[in-house]
Amino acid sequence: MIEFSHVSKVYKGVKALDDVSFTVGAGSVTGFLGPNGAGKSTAMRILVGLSRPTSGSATVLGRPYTELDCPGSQVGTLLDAGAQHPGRTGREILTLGVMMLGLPVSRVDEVLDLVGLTGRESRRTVGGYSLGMRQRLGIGHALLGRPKALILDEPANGLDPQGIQWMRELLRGFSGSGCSVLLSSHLLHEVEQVADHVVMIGRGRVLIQGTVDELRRGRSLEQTFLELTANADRSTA
Ligand SMILES: Nc1ncnc2c1ncn2[C@@H]1O[C@H](COP(=O)(O)OP(=O)(O)OP(=O)(O)O)[C@@H](O)[C@H]1O
Repeated sequence: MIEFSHVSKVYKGVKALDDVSFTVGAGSVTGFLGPNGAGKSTAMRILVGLSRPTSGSATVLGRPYTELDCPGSQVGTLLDAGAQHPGRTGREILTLGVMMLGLPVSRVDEVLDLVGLTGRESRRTVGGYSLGMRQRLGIGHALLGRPKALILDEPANGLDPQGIQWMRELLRGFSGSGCSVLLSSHLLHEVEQVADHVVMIGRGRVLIQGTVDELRRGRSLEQTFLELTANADRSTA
């Protein structure tokens, strides 16, 4: 379970989040949608303790992230696939991850297999990886500890159609075993395929939330999104 309760965040006069509340239940994949600058990354950073809310609280698995026992193995995060060290190989990055989490080194090969990186690719330095390969590595890193919650910022960026299909099945399997997944994306069609719930934000405020079917209102999620975000822009202009 992931929960945002009345979270606001102000950066030097810029209100990045304004009274945001929503929950991601166990077994749910929740798509977190909003135009550029809506506040998605800010919310995810607050959730994993990288930024403090100005007011309100965010919890994962019932507690603030930083108060969990070994949060890295209970919660998998991918906030910026480009943040991996370009001079390390994929295998080295995963090996450091298992050492930090106190897991057996055999977990590295299991995860490489899970995310579809070959042994040869795993021995190449990340600086030479495509964006899709970095995303796969980042998702693998998030999965090392067999977490009960996953927080993924734009994980489908750079994935080819096969990669997107793979990720969809991975997340469905993950949520099917009772885990909570919060997933931000600009790919509305993709979110429609994988998420059961959607939270849309604009200018830091929750515009609408509900099941994918509720939000479609007989149309595509994209139409609902464009209409709501245009209205949010008008009301704050
Ligand atoms: N460290 C910061 N200092 C000042 N303002 C910030 C900071 N981080 C984010 N903001 C502002 O907060 C607002 C929300 O930004 P955020 O990055 O959370 O949006 P986003 O929905 O993730 O956008 P995108 O889809 O473009 O990644 C923006 O107005 C942004 O300029």
